[in-house]
Amino acid sequence: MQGYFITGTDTGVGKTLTSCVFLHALAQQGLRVAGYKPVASGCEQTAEGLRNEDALALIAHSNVPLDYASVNPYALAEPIAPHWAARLAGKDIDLPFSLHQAQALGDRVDRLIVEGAGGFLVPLNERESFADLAEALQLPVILVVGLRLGAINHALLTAEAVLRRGLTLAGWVGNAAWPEPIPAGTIETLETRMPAPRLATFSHQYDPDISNLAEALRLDML
Ligand SMILES: Nc1ncnc2c1ncn2[C@@H]1O[C@H](COP(=O)(O)OP(=O)(O)OP(=O)(O)O)[C@@H](O)[C@H]1O
Ligand SMILES: C[C@H](N)[C@H](N)CCCCCC(=O)O
Ligand SMILES: [Mg+2]
Repeated sequence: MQGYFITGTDTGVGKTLTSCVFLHALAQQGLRVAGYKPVASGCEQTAEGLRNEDALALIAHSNVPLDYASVNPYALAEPIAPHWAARLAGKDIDLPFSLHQAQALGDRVDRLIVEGAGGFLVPLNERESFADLAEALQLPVILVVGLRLGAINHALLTAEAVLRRGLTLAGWVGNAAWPEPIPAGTIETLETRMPAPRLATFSHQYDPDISNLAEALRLDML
């Protein structure tokens, strides 16, 4: 299986946006691509069952036919930490099952884009976290850095956690998820201290255009 595990410095920093940009950019290279959201907390009840907007966005930017459950096997109603949302739903998130589903999807495509939930150490269940899933997947990690004050510390902590597990930090993406100006020195400092290349910087946009953003993504640096 080839692909990337997309993590972030926090929830709401632009992991889904960046995952869609990766899917688009890789598809433009003629590759078969699929997104995978193993666990989604915060779902709408629909006639077809619980649906999460991240998983639906990943499906929309994939270029192979995908059924919802294969992209998002754990769809949890509550918009809270996934292990707690699972507990409230009377479910237990099983890492080997999540891994097996990833492999099944990964076998169908050239690149699988796996989006975590929240940051790298967010728990999956009472024992394990998304970091354990990333480790089991053995995919290179991309870190999405939400460009606000505090990002330097969050980014460096996450990079350290990724490397400590023996995983490859393939690159990072700076994303201005909020309308406030990017604090002076944030990008420059991360440029010198992050142990991986910056693949893109996305400015804050009224209505982000995935294909425009994909043009700015330096896949050649991976
Ligand atoms: N560069 C940007 N310009 C404008 N809006 C943005 C930008 N990046 C992200 N957003 C918006 O910010 C919100 C959070 O982004 P996104 O959903 O990608 O975060 P996330 O890291 O995937 O969050 P989660 O942890 O919930 O999965 C979304 O509404 C998204 O459209
Ligand atoms: C609901 C939200 N949008 C995400 N899907 C889950 C974020 C979990 C964060 C947990 C934490 O670090 O406190
Ligand atoms: Mg998301």
